[in-house]
This record gives sequence, structure tokens and C-alpha cells, in this order.
Amino acid sequence: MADKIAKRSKFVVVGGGIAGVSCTEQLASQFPYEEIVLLTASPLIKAVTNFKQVSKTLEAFDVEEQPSSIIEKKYPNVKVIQSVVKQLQAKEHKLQMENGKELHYEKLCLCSGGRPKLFTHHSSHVLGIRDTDSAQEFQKRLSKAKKIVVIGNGGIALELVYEVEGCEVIWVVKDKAIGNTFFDAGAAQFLIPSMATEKPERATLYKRTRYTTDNAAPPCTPSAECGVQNQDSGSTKKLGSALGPDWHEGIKMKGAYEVSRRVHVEYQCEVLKVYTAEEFLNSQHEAQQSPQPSPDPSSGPWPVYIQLTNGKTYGCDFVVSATGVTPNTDPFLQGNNFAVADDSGLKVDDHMRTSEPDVYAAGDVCTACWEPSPMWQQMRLWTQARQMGWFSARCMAADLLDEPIELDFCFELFAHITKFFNYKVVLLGKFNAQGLGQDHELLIRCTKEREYVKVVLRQGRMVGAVLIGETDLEETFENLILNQMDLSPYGEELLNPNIDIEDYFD
Ligand SMILES: Cc1cc2nc3c(=O)[nH]c(=O)nc-3n(C[C@H](O)[C@H](O)[C@H](O)COP(=O)(O)OP(=O)(O)OC[C@H]3O[C@@H](n4cnc5c(N)ncnc54)[C@H](O)[C@@H]3O)c2cc1C
Ligand SMILES: NC(=O)C1=CN([C@@H]2O[C@H](COP(=O)(O)OP(=O)(O)OC[C@H]3O[C@@H](n4cnc5c(N)ncnc54)[C@H](OP(=O)(O)O)[C@@H]3O)[C@@H](O)[C@H]2O)C=CC1
Repeated sequence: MADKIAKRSKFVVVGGGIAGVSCTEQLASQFPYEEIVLLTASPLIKAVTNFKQVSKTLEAFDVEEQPSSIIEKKYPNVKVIQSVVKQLQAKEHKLQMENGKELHYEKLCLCSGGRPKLFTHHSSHVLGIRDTDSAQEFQKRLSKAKKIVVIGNGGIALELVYEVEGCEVIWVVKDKAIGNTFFDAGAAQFLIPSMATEKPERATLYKRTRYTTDNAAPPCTPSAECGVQNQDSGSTKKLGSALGPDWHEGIKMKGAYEVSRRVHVEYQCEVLKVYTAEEFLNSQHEAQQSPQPSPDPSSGPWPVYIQLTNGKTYGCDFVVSATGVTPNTDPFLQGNNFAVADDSGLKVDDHMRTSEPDVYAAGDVCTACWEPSPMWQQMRLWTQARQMGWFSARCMAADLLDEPIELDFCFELFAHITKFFNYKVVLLGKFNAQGLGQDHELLIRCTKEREYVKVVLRQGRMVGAVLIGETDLEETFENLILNQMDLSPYGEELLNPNIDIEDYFD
């Protein structure tokens, strides 16, 4: 019964992903004499390590899965409780946990992340990839697969079509070009040949310590429903943190075929219908009475068939829905009065405050609803999860101490470094001319298999850039975007490969 008695904490953070851990660490160092409670459903937490400020706004770091004891050792005032939050009662400043306990807070930060936004929730042959368990389920199914279909045109799809081997991949994209979330048709053209070439051998496996859920907690039993996240149902059961940078290096991405990569892209179409093998055979039978577009003629029967809006049908072993993220708000936030954005994220202002008093939010669960800088936009990425987590802690502290706080400089310019198809990719500002309409011009420089450089200019000033390959231009371009220098006198010379642009603008 004693356990039932509610405990009171000044600061409580929900979520052991990058946002929640960054928030907790910042609070812990700012308030060394207060207990900071980190509540998380996952047995391992995600920590940022080897943080490096590459330039004013570009940052690079590793993401390491750690047992909670590591953060508790580093910050003795941090207490990690592994339990799912069942219900928030914001009016009472109270959380109810699955372990039966209750916790009162003065200030709360919600960092409950997201889960795959699947295009359908009605097929066990359609999976999403989010956390260690879902990645392992993907690997298990892939090891027996000869053909898979990947739906979506963002980060996960780009990684999968490049990494998967020994399996035929049908890649279904809504757009005219691949990788629409990250770049334009020109960059896609530059990258496409990489899909047909062999991947370079990886020299080393891991530089970092790896922990599995098995060394942090008892193995999942079937009744605990560990495993693939094939539902978007708001279940509180499968709530791991999002995967880290080299997640695909940790698992073997190999199918059952003795072929290397074979990717076929279906452009400008979506999924019309998902059939089981039985449904498909029935539809074929009916089709004999009223002729329909012919199915994929390759060998079958397959466990699942996908009919596309372009009339084609493909049979495959399973389908990956790499179709974005839904913020984790259900069901534990129901019954409160949260303002929610169109993408289902909790709306936060420039102090990371939600619409409920004393409740802040950061990372994938939130939607930035302040007036953004003209060069920044939210994308659900770990850089932003770290920045938001850290900044929300500073805002909680400032509000508690009644001190003013300005929106941090990191929200001035969108900056992302990543790797696609084994190329370094840097995205700056309005890299895809987002929101600029016709009011922009592009300068492009491309050297096959080496680099692709695109600059977005508005009224002669740089507002965005895509840099693929080892261009070494990121710092100079970042400065040019931040200082909004008039570049019209330079015209196309700006990308002249014979001019050392760094010296030019020093
Ligand atoms: C496969 C994959 C590859 C990616 N690659 C990249 C990349 O290369 N670069 C990049 O920048 N970003 C990448 N991302 C995105 C990035 O991982 C996320 O944006 C980021 O990790 C989000 O962090 P978060 O802390 O907001 O959420 P999460 O990491 O999802 O953490 C949420 C936490 O909340 C907990 N939780 C949820 N609900 C509850 C509850 N009711 N009670 C208690 N705890 C709860 C969960 O257990 C979890 O610990 C990738 C994502 C995926 C899935
Ligand atoms: N290297 C990196 O930076 C990586 C980042 N990530 C991040 O992880 C998260 C999850 O990745 P991912 O799932 O790829 O999400 P993304 O948001 O990157 O991409 C989702 C893609 O799916 C498309 N889509 C959405 N709904 C449908 C549908 N019903 N049918 C067909 N296509 C659809 C979207 O198109 P539209 O935009 O037109 O809706 C978009 O192209 C994202 O936040 C992503 O940024 C993941 C891997 C690598």
C-alpha cells in the first residue's frame, strides 16, 4: 500500500530517448540538489556521446543505448524509473504509472517520441521500423525473404534500399524522384547509380559499446508483446526509443537470395490495396469475369500482394511501411486539454510549453508552433530531439526561477548531417526551397560519383543548400546563409570549382 502513496518531484521527464535524456541531463546539472525523475518505458536509454560542434549550427554525435545505471552514476540526482506512464492528469500535476505508482510533479517534460505511421494497420505483413525490437523483427523476416516492397520516400526507405542485399526490393514512391523528403530530383539522379553498384565492405563493425534489452531487462515473453511495431494503435506495450545512427550496421540486412541488390522503383504511385494470398486468388478468379490489370508475373504465391494506384500488383514476402512518424500521445495523454497540431504532435511555443500548465514537450512528440526563423523548419531528427530536450530543460528552469529566456540560436538555421548511399549529406536552411514558391533560384554543381552541390538563392541571398559528397563547403555556406550577404555580383561563379570559395569570403 505504501507504494501507492504519491511521491512529489520538482522535475519529471517522460521518455528515455534522446530528447528525454538530454532534458534530464541538463536539469540534473542545473539543479544538482534536486531529484530529477526520468520515467521511461524502455529498459535502455539513449545517450548522446562524442558530441562535436562541427560549425556554428552543424553538430555531430553518436547515439548510444545504455542501461539507466550509467546516467544515474553520472548524475547522482537522477532517478530512472522504468515503467510505462498510463495516464497523465495534468490538472492534478500527477502521473499514473503501469507499475501502480503515482508521481506528482511541479514541472513535467513529455519526450515520448513517436512510432511508425503505417499506411495500413490491417495486415501482419506490413511492418514499420522504429526501435531495436522492430529492427530485429525486420531482420528475421528479411533473412527468409526473396522479395520485399518498401513504401515511402524518406530517411528509412533511402537507408533500406541501399542496405538490403540478397533480396529483390520494389520501392514505391509517391513522387517523381527518390528521396523527396531530403532532396530534389537532381540529387536523386546523382544518387541513383549507387543503387546498382556493390556496397563498399565495412571495415569495422562498432566503435561503441552495445547493449541489448536482454542485458538490461528480462527477455520479452510473448505475452509482453515485444517485437514488431505493426500497429499504430496507441498501445503502451511496445515503446522502445528510436534507433541510433548505425542501426543497420548492427543487423544483417540480407535476404534469402544469392543476388546482390536489385531495386526496382515504382514512381508516382501509392498503395491502393493490400491482399492476403487468399484474397488475391479470389480477386484473380473474379477478374476472369471482368478483366483487370495483370499481376506481377514472378513466381508465387506470396504471403501478401500490394496493388498500386498505377494499376500494377506485386506479390512479396512482406512490406515495409517507411511512411513517417506519428507522435506518441495516445492513450496516456487522453482526457487532458492539449492543443494538437495537424501532424498529431503536441503544440509547443518558443518556451517548449504545451497548452497544459507546467507541461513541456520535446523531440518527436512535439510540433514547434512558434514563428520560426526564415531558415529553420522542424524535422523529426535526433539533432532536433537533442536540441529541444536540452532547451526545454533550460526553459523549465527559467520559468521556475522566473528568469527570461530567448529561443536558442540552434533554432536559427536548419542544419543536418547524415549519410545516404554512402555519401556524406549536409542539408542547410531551406534546402529544398521549402515555402519559397517561385521566389527563388537554384545553382547546381554536379560531378558524377563525386559530389552534388545545390544552392538555393532568394533575391540574391543564400537561403539553403544541399551538399552531397566531401564538398567541404558546409561552413562557408552556413556563414553565407546566416549573414545573408548579397551574392548577386558573383552569379554562377559562386559554384565555380576553380575558385576557392572559402578564401573568397574570408
Ligand atoms: C530507423 C530510424 C533511423 C533514423 N535515422 C536517423 C538519422 O540518421 N539521423 C537523424 O537525425 N535521425 C534519425 N532518426 C530519427 C531519430 O531517431 C528520432 O527523431 C529521435 O531519436 C527522436 O527522439 P525522441 O527522444 O524524441 O523519441 P524516441 O527515441 O522515440 O524516445 C521516446 C521514449 O519515450 C518512451 N515512452 C513513450 N511512451 C511512453 C510512456 N507512455 N511511458 C513511458 N515512456 C514512454 C519510449 O520508451 C522511449 O524511451 C531515425 C529514426 C529511425 C526510426
Ligand atoms: N539519415 C536520416 O536523417 C534519417 C532520418 N530518419 C528519420 O526517421 C523518421 C522516420 O523515417 P521515415 O519513416 O522514412 O519518415 P520520413 O518522414 O523521412 O519519410 C516518410 C515518407 O513516406 C511518404 N509517405 C507518407 N505517407 C505515405 C503513404 N500513405 N504512402 C506512400 N508514401 C507515404 C512521405 O511522403 P510525404 O512527405 O509526401 O508525405 C515521405 O516521403 C523520420 O523522422 C526521418 O526523418 C530516418 C532514417 C534516416
